[in-house]
Amino acid sequence: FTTGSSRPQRMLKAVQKNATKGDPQSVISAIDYYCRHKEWAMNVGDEKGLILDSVLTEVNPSMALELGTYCGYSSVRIARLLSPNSKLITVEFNPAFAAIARQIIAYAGLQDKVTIVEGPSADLIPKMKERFGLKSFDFVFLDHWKDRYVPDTKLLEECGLLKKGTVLLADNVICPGAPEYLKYVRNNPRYESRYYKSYLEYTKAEDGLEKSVFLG
Ligand SMILES: Nc1ncnc2c1ncn2[C@@H]1O[C@H](Cn2cc(CNC(=O)c3cc([N+](=O)[O-])cc(O)c3O)nn2)[C@@H](O)[C@H]1O
Ligand SMILES: [Mg+2]
Repeated sequence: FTTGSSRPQRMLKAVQKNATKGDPQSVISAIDYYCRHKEWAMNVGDEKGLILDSVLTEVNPSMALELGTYCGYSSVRIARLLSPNSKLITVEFNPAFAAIARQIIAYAGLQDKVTIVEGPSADLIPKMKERFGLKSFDFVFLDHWKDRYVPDTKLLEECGLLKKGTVLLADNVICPGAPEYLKYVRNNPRYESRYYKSYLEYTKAEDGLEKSVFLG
């Protein structure tokens, strides 16, 4: 029953119809197929997704953070590559989107590795240590509102949630663009930054990911 449905609800339907329960790769492929051929959506997508995969494999994080869950596409991409006792915490502001993401992550069979926290990143970041008893994150994926990239990075620093070697990976630094963030991490002695050129999801427009290693 799709009239009056939202794009995330239609994406969930496409997963339930075309993916295999408990098979994360089939969930990723079902979403990429749907968004490329039926209805565009702001998932990191398959091309930038391969860069995300390779950075994740290199970092092999024990504790990962994602800002901006949306429908859970990148949560599935990240969680499927985590080693057994590693966890992903993903922050989502919009309860309707969080509800869809929870179902997509569960369909992939990754619910035990992913914790979705609902609310604005600015409020949730300062509560991370006490809520999850964690010391710091090894990996942070930024994919939420682009004007929150800098303030939330500064907040992560101030809350002692970054340690020497923590890797920040930011989506959309070209399109829609995060110019302030690029300035911040590229001219900052506390970060070693590198740009991975790619394409805006499901399009031929340029976009890319910025990888920044926190030097402590
Ligand atoms: N401060 C925040 N705290 C928690 N959740 C947030 C916050 N800002 C946005 N979100 C959530 O991220 C999700 C997805 N989202 C991401 C953005 C920002 N990203 C983009 O706008 C975007 C836009 C394009 N695009 O226009 O081509 C492509 C992309 O890959 C993008 O990430 N806006 N909503 C939404 O569910 C929203 O509630
Ligand atoms: Mg994005």
